[in-house]
Amino acid sequence: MGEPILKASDVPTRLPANKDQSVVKSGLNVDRVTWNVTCVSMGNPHCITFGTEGGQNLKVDELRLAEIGPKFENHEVFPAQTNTEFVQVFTHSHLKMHVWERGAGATLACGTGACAVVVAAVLEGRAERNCTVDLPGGPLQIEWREENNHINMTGPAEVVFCGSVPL
Ligand SMILES: N[C@H](CCC[C@H](N)C(=O)O)C(=O)O
Repeated sequence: MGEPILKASDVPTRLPANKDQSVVKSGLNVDRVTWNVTCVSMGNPHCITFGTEGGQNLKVDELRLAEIGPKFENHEVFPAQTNTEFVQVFTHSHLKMHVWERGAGATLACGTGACAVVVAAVLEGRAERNCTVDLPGGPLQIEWREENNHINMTGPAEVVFCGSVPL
């Protein structure tokens, strides 16, 4: 999946960056609630959150994704809008995510999102570089390799829909 891009202006996000120009565990205000977010581009922008400031570990099944997703997607700090991943941590190598995709909404899976989630989890000290990430469509194995900074994604591909479009 290539290398993650962490420089705030390249993600792109207007959130204040750390000294190394990355946005890791920054506060993002959504409806007067502060969420801790990490921003990662995989060629497309991702905002990853493990929960609100001072809040409990997220329970992603309990989130009202359709209500909150668009508020992240269209937040003023994301000039190109953003994909958003809400993440629950089971162990240092087992995560669960729900995704709200830019321009699409809730989807069953998002490969770049799963990769961005593991990068964010490592940067926040929540997980190891090799994780199983559960998505609504099934699990993916993601490894962010230390030796070359590249991310490997392993998992099945499933047909979920067939259709035709008259042109
Ligand atoms: N579904 C794709 C990513 C699409 C992200 C798209 N919503 C964007 O904003 O670029 C994936 O599995 O990697």
